[in-house]
Amino acid sequence: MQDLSQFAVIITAAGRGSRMGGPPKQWRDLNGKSVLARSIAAFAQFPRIIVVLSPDDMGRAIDELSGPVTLVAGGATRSDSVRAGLEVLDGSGIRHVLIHDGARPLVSPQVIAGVVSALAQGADAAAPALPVSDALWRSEDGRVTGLQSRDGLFRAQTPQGFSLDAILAAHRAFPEGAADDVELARRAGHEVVITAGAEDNLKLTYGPDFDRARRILGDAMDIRLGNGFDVHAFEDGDHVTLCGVRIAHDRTLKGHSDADVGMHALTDAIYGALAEGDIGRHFPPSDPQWKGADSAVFLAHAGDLARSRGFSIGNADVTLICEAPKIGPHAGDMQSRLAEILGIEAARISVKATTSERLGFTGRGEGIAAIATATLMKG
Ligand SMILES: Nc1ccn([C@@H]2O[C@H](COP(=O)(O)OP(=O)(O)OP(=O)(O)O)[C@@H](O)[C@H]2O)c(=O)n1
Ligand SMILES: C[C@](O)(CO)[C@H](O)COP(=O)(O)O
Repeated sequence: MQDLSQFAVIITAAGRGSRMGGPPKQWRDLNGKSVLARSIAAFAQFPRIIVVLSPDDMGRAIDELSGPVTLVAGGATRSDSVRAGLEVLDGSGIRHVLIHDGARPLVSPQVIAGVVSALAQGADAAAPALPVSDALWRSEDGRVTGLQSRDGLFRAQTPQGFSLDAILAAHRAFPEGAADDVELARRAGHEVVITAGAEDNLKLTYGPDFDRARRILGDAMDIRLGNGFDVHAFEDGDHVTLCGVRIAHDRTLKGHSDADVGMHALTDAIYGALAEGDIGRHFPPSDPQWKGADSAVFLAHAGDLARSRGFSIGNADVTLICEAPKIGPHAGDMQSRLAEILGIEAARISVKATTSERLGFTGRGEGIAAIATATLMKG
């Protein structure tokens, strides 16, 4: 990957989606994540991301968008919105800027890399496009009246990349704007290099585009399921730690770490979904540094490993099996703590408990068992 320290990204998302109709398309759900969140995530490796929004959407953006993005109020046209984003970068020392439609959530790393690489090699401007492959007709009143040559015709996409100084000067020189930034750069006399576009990098413009995007994501979706099971025996003590919550009890759980049986089962479920073995592989019990360790370290590691592989945690379900202590009064705190460690909403985590009807080792009060399931999603 190129050095991106000199790059910023502007994501335009201030439009109202009038051709699509209904609520603004960038805020709609696309297979479990908003269109805009997907567009932003595609540029996660860039150090500076500016998201241009309608002033009406600022409140929801603060609630719904995560990560280090700068929110800027856009204008009445796409060009006005881009200009607002560019003005924020003036004097920032940034050299190159990529300008991307928030309504193109399926842009691939390859398409982005093509633009970055053209700029890094010295181009003032570069943008992805696809050659027109269908025959082109002229028509009148629903009848074909002639053939239009497709030679040299391309379908424009984003991100469109520029030297920051060049595109800011072009916007200032032509405040009337244009359909896209390539047109303004050309008007200002810059040559624009065409890089490889992709069919999947569609702009959501009309209703059926959503169906197509869902199909593309469905094909690319990678869903993993993992399970985990753990048992710890009781020994003399005055508390147990379960799913990160300390509960006063007349026994404690025996273990090399803090013996948090619920968190261990969940950690193993995530490792299992990644085909990454279990806690013992990542944190060997023979290693003295994990003696008495807070099991949050293990769970956070499993969550980070999933994220580094491009997965998000869809949901997790933990069941604690014991006669005592009573779990119900603490289940909400456990849910919040697990969600906090994994960096996901609490609504994606369930913690529940059951007894084993006084049967077996849990029934005799010799220890606590836990089972957990986790789903991971990519795409
Ligand atoms: N005043 C505007 C208009 C558009 N955009 C953004 O520019 C991108 C491409 O525009 P388009 O598909 O035309 O979006 P809309 O303007 O929302 O759609 P429509 O033209 O159908 O109203 C979108 O991400 C849109 O949010 C913007 O930031 N500010
Ligand atoms: C920038 C763009 O996506 C290039 O294809 C396009 O110009 C955006 O708006 P449009 O109104 O749908 O042309």
